[in-house]
Amino acid sequence: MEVLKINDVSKVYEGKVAYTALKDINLSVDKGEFAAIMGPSGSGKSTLLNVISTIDFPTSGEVILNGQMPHTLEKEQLAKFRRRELGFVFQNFNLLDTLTIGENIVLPLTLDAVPVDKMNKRLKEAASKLGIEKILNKRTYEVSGGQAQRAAVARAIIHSPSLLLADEPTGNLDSKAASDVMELFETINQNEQVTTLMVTHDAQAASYCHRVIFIKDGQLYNELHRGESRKQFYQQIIDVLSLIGGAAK
Ligand SMILES: Nc1ncnc2c1ncn2[C@@H]1O[C@H](COP(=O)(O)OP(=O)(O)OP(=O)(O)O)[C@@H](O)[C@H]1O
Repeated sequence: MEVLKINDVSKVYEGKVAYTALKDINLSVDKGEFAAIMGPSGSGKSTLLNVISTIDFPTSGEVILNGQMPHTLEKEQLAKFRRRELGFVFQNFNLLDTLTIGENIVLPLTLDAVPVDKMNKRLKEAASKLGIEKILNKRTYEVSGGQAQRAAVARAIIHSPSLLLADEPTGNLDSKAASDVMELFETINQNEQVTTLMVTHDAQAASYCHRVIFIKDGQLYNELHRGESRKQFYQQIIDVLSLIGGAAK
């Protein structure tokens, strides 16, 4: 079953000179898939992620997410759709310093006015999945980097989103921390069947995915599917990047 379907999506940035950032993109992501989008700088990755996350609108074409077309919704409905159907993990994890870890994690539920007892139940479940039950009352500056990452992932999945989106989740991390985060995504994807789509420059990070979609100059270039070996997949990713000029790591 498809969670995300993109039909002929193009995005033109209007300006003194109009710029076509995405051209006729067709893409679908199945339920439970773990996929990455890669491509050289300026190839349109962020534009595509912004269109999928409904932060931006396509100039033409359709985005169908969990059977709905979010870009056709009114502003309030769209905000609700985004809160309910999508989870986000950002490069710097974006936890709020004024809240405890627990308060950060339940934020998507708070915004959606979920009753407190239900919220606490969900918090317990998410915290136990990610092994962070003991730090829920701590502040963000009292926990380790790894714990903060786990909290950010817990927040992104607490409302069981249809699609988890991650933007350069390993961008600011050293290679050990980066593999920890990717293992976390892998576990969440396997155990909870959370459909995950991330944008990354990092071939090591991408090698944890089932599929890597490459874009170049706003168009789909090709895609790779992972076989048995992650090492081999990593090498295949590096090979494509060296052809199209993505920053290899
Ligand atoms: N708001 C905007 N107005 C005009 N042009 C834009 C705008 N945003 C992005 N672009 C252009 O669209 C192209 C694609 O940008 P995008 O940010 O999607 O690339 P990217 O693949 O995410 O790059 P990077 O890896 O460097 O983050 C670039 O050439 C960029 O200059």
